[in-house]
Amino acid sequence: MEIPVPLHPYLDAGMGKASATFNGGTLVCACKDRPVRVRVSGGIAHNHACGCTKCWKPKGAAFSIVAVAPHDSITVVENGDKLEIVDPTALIQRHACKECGVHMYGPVEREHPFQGLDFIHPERFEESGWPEPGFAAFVSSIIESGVDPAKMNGVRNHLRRIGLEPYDCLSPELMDFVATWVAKKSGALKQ
Ligand SMILES: N[C@@H](CCC(=O)N[C@@H](CSCO)C(=O)NCC(=O)O)C(=O)O
Ligand SMILES: [Zn+2]
Ligand SMILES: [Zn+2]
Repeated sequence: MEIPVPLHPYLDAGMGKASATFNGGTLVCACKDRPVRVRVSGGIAHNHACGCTKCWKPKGAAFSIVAVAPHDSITVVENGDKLEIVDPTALIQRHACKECGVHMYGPVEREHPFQGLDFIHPERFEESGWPEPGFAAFVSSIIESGVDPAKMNGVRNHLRRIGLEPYDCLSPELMDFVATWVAKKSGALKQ
């Protein structure tokens, strides 16, 4: 199966095996010396491939693998002094390791449909068994990272072949969730 551009090592290798009993684990950065370790004390949700320029991806990958976990389930357990916020003005407060650049967790603190959730990269779990990504988000955004627009048909077809429906924003389910939150806040829908 020809891959038009390297999507992500995990996707290109055929993904992992999810375990029904996965209930969290420890995320580790890429440093050999004093790695940052972040404990996630429960399950994760909405795992997806993201083509946006903001999410951390391994070198050469067009997509990140990103999911959410409740903020209450996240604890920095080792070497938190190495963390810095990538962009304090962003919605997602991505905490990255200053040395290796891996994003360890990204809370959404401001009033928003995703408030109380932290964005994490499951591939950094020491443990296996985390849920596989369910869709591909912000696919057109990979052009912003330099992917040739002429390759986009091939990229979308390949994503479909591996079972990840491509969207240029989030999935319809998440977009509906966001719109419902906005409509309830404005009063267009009843609380
Ligand atoms: N075209 C832009 C899109 C960036 C973007 O909006 N990213 C989304 C998805 S991140 C995980 O799914 C987002 O919600 N960003 C909020 C934030 O970054 O704080 C680009 O590619 O840069
Ligand atoms: Zn590191
Ligand atoms: Zn993203």
